[in-house]
Amino acid sequence: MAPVPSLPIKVGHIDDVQELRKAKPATVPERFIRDMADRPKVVPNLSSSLDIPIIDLSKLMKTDKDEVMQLKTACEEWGFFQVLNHGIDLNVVEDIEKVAEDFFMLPLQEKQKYPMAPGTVQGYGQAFVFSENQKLDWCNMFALGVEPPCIRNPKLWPSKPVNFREALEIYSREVRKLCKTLLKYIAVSLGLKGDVFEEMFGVAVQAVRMNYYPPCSRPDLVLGLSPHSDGSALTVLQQGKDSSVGLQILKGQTWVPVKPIPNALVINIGDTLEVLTNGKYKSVEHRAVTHKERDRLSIVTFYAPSYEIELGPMAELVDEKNPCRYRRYNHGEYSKHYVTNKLQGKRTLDFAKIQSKTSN
Ligand SMILES: COC(=O)C(/C=C/C1=C(C)CCCC1(C)C)=C/O[C@H]1C=C(C)C(=O)O1
Ligand SMILES: O=C(O)CCC(=O)C(=O)O
Ligand SMILES: [Fe+2]
Repeated sequence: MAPVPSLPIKVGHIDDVQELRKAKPATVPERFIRDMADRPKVVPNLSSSLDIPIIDLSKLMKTDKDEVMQLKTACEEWGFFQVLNHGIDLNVVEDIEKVAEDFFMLPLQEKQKYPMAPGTVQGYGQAFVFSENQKLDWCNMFALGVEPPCIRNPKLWPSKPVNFREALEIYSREVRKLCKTLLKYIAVSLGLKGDVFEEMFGVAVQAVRMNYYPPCSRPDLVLGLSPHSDGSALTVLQQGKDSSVGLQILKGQTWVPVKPIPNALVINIGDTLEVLTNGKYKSVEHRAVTHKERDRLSIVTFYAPSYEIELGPMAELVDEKNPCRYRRYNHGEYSKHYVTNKLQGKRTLDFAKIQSKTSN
């Protein structure tokens, strides 16, 4: 079942943050100002002793045991890692970044030819806004369904820049291969057969979201992107080459910044893998913050099972010590649930959680 909005919803006026920045660079409208508890702490530099793990895919592909162990630790303890030697040609990575940047730099009128209707997730605008009093993110988004063809809305694939469609097709093909490869080694790291996810997923759903965060005069008051975990199985995130730091992940009580590494891609475990692994590998809450002078671009691919698939914790990962923590459900229903709720940290996954007496 494909996600569709059911009721017409009133979201009020949503300022386009790039236009706001152009017209009134010092202004932050009330709707973007977060409650005290949700505001980010602005740290002057990145001298953090905590860095998300780095995985070398070329070593994984030789089934290097140490690298498989590193992958296991990364998935268990972080839910995030950066992948080096990912095998995607640098030109492909550069081309998608260029077309994404060129798209966001088009006049508003041109971008608005591809509007994201309220309550939907494809097109240009702000997703996950469902009420007039909901706080807004300091971000412009452009999101498209890519695979399978039935989730595509060709009217939303832009004609400008002229090479956008071609660059996205090529990039998506490569990222799809990468996701399959990573899922193979994730399975191996769990002691499972390498093709278990590929076999289970059917024709996987793949979508792309491009996020553009212009500079903000008050990065201490706003969020670029609200805290959330991803509904996918796996997410591949490319940070723009000249982008400022912005992605942060929640480790314990601390928001840890993810330092951009040249030519690396950031990978994170989504809600679907958390469920399938019975919580052994977790989808970790993350958010984006903004910068006073610098902008930021991210290109994010969500890779998930077919909507037809029924899923729940895999039998191999459930035993007396690890009782079943999630119910079985249909992935199409979860997708619908995900896209019809605001981003709300890890709360979206309550959809599938079995509340035990001891869990909080
Ligand atoms: C703005 O969109 C998202 O953040 C998002 C949605 C992705 C999708 C599309 C853009 C087209 C239709 C399919 C899909 C819902 C995947 C996040 O994707 C996550 C959420 C779920 C569920 C998922 O599988 O990926
Ligand atoms: O821009 C970023 O780094 C975060 C993007 C993200 O988490 C998402 O699009 O789901
Ligand atoms: Fe995300």
